[in-house]
Amino acid sequence: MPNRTLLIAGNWKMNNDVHAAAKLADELAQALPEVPAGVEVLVCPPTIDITTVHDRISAAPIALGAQNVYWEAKGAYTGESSCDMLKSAGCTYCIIGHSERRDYFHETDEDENKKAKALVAAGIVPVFCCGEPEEVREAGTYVKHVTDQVKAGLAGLEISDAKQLVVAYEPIWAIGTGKTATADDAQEVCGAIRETLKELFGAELADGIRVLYGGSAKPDNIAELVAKPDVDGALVGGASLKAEDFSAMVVKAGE
Ligand SMILES: O=C[C@H](O)COP(=O)(O)O
Repeated sequence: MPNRTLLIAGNWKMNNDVHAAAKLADELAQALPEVPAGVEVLVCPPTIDITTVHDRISAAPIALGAQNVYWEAKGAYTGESSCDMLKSAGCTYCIIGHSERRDYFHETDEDENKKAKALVAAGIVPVFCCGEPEEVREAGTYVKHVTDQVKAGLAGLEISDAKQLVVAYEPIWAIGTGKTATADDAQEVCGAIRETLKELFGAELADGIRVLYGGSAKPDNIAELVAKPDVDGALVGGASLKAEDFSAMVVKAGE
């Protein structure tokens, strides 16, 4: 099996004002003065907290990411942040295509495709999210639904190194619900995503691209998830807001 570094990524979503963000970042830096070999750690705070968190974690082995980006370089786009702005604030990753962006802000596959291309061009790693709603899971067409999202969102993306891209499979019915997909469910779809990545980028690159699972991942289930051959870590929502839980996940992933 290719030697992929696991990625445990925290998505703080719209939680934590600058004071709470500073406190959580300090707690994480204290809890994770080092991380286990073979594991990488990432936190993605709200945009307004990025600079604060950057300053607090800069001495710790914790990477910084954003939760959103706009693909244009600059100009009259009220409320948006460009790739260069994120980069100048210390971000090396950016989540795109999260189901909450797609559902609440009507983002399309085309939008995610533009974001992915702009991020890679700027040297920021997109964490491209995909996943099916409950009715698609029940209809049994979830693998096609997810792989179609991957094909549309990453079409024409040019990467020369597997480290330039991360994909996160997040079944929508498992997000914030406590209903975790089983490790076998996660492997089934993450494996299918890897096959799609092979079609898009070739086998060698696809073998090195990290494919994460997200959806009620927590200290109790992380070991089982990352034991699966195509699950290379987790995109963690709720459990990333408690330093104790998040750091426990990092440790357990490395065991
Ligand atoms: O981006 C993270 C996911 O949406 C998972 O959230 P959750 O761990 O709270 O279920």
